[in-house]
Amino acid sequence: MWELTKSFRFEAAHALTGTTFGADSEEIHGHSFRTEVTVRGTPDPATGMVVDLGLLEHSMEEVRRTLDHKLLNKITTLGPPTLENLSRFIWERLQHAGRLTRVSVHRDSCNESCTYYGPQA
Ligand SMILES: Nc1nc2c(c(=O)[nH]1)N=C([C@H](O)[C@H](O)COP(=O)(O)OP(=O)(O)OP(=O)(O)O)CN2
Ligand SMILES: [Zn+2]
Repeated sequence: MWELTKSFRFEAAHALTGTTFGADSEEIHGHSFRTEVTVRGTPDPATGMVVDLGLLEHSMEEVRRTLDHKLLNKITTLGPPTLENLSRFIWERLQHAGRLTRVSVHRDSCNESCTYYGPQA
């Protein structure tokens, strides 16, 4: 079994209520996010690939464009713009790209990250 991981970055704004971080979190402000997407499988003997990283990149670029330089609160299908919801949102948009193992969203400036392993069976 092999796992293949590819990353992308995006910059986005959000406002988050109900945290202990207080008033500053409730104002619209920006973060840099780094996302790691991991797919699992066995390489096709003919190609030597679990999945063509170019195809994965194409799908990741589509989801990156929906998030980069956006106000996350305006994306209604995201819900409250937390790391948890971002990782689920990205997973749902990349399901077709391969056998996903996990999607991790990192907010390095805050030393925070969240990993989604898909819906529970
Ligand atoms: N379970 C979660 N809890 C919290 C989340 C989350 O996504 N899931 N997010 C937050 C805050 O948004 C996060 O901690 C960042 O805080 P914020 O005030 O937005 O950022 P800083 O000013 O501290 O960060 P800089 O990027 O360094 O300016 C809280 N809880
Ligand atoms: Zn924030």
